[in-house]
Amino acid sequence: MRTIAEFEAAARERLDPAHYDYFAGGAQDEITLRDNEEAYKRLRLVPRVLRGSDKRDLSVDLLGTPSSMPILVAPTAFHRLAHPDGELVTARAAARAGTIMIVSMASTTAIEDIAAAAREVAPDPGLWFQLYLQPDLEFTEAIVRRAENAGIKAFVVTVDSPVLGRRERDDRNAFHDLPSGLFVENLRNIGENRSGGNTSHSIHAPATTLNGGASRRSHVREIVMSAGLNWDHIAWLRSKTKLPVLIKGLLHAEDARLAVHHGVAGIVVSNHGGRQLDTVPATIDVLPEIAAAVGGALPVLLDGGIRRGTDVVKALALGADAVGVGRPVVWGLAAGGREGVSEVLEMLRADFDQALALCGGRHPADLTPDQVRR
Ligand SMILES: Cc1cc2nc3c(=O)[nH]c(=O)nc-3n(C[C@H](O)[C@H](O)[C@H](O)COP(=O)(O)O)c2cc1C
Ligand SMILES: O=C(O)C(=O)c1ccccc1
Repeated sequence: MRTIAEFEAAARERLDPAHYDYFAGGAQDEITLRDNEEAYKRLRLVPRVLRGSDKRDLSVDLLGTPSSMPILVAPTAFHRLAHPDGELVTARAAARAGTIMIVSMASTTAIEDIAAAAREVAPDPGLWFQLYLQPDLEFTEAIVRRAENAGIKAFVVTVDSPVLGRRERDDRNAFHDLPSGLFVENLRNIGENRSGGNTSHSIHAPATTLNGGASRRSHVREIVMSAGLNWDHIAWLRSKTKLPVLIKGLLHAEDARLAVHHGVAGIVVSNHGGRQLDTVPATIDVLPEIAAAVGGALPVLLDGGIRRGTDVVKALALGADAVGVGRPVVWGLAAGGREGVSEVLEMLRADFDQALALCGGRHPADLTPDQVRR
């Protein structure tokens, strides 16, 4: 296969239509979903000449985690809907590519097993862990400890989901629960100690209430979206871990300034792949103002709509230190398992390398904003 679009077509043929819709879909009219990709098509690249090199170095270091390229695996839920071995396969492919995988808290494989699979391939894999902070902070802390013990290197707190976006495809398909046998494994066995019905957002850990110890089914509804989250909760998490804490899902320059002010380690400019608030801007369109607001104070990552090497070049030129890919990885997984994910990542690497060369760059950091125009 030659393009991400071909992988998507192959994945679509293999997937249950409701599961394809879950992966592919966005919120409401899917205006932002489409715009994430369309926005790149509106931008033009202006190459520099006579300053390239036969040897290019695509590697980057992100908050102490080395990555062989500035293209990361964005956190996406439920990989076992796409392939029987789910996240184990994705983790091996990411480790083989030498890139960072941001594991979703809503993975259908336990973080310990994901880390073990990555270690089969690379001794020190770059795994980060995405968190939805739960109203019960003691419960959240237990997940944090689990992920730390598994050897993850950073936490990425998703902040664009005070409530879940309305995905009309899922409503139409009545897709609201995982099929039997699949679970949100990172919440299993922690749920037994969860204090029932606590929806306050105290930044102090509430007392644990044991609730019987019956094994809890951990499906999608067990992840609570927390509309009451604020910067104090980010400070709380920072106080609970020595690992870098990034926040994912901001689009406003003022929030980027606040992120710097509150001492987060990095930010991910994201609209959740158009799955949360519809009609927000494409991420690439807000990147310049966010990069300006941050002024190099911390690493800026971006995701949403990256399908080509030229998309990566545009994002890096406009101020991103790295990009994430969500759906393309899922399409590789569904279409071809580990080989499929590897092919997707290597296709993006080769495409980015070629576009970088054509732009006169040797290293991701060589790309500059004057090389992109509307
Ligand atoms: C099927 C699916 C599941 C996702 N699950 C999560 C998740 O569990 N946590 C999260 O922070 N973001 C999640 N996202 C958002 C991605 O991390 C990322 O922001 C988005 O997919 C990037 O856009 P792209 O798919 O166009 O590359 C999900 C996205 C998709 C498509
Ligand atoms: O589907 C998603 O985009 C997502 O982020 C999510 C949220 C809760 C449970 C599973 C996935």
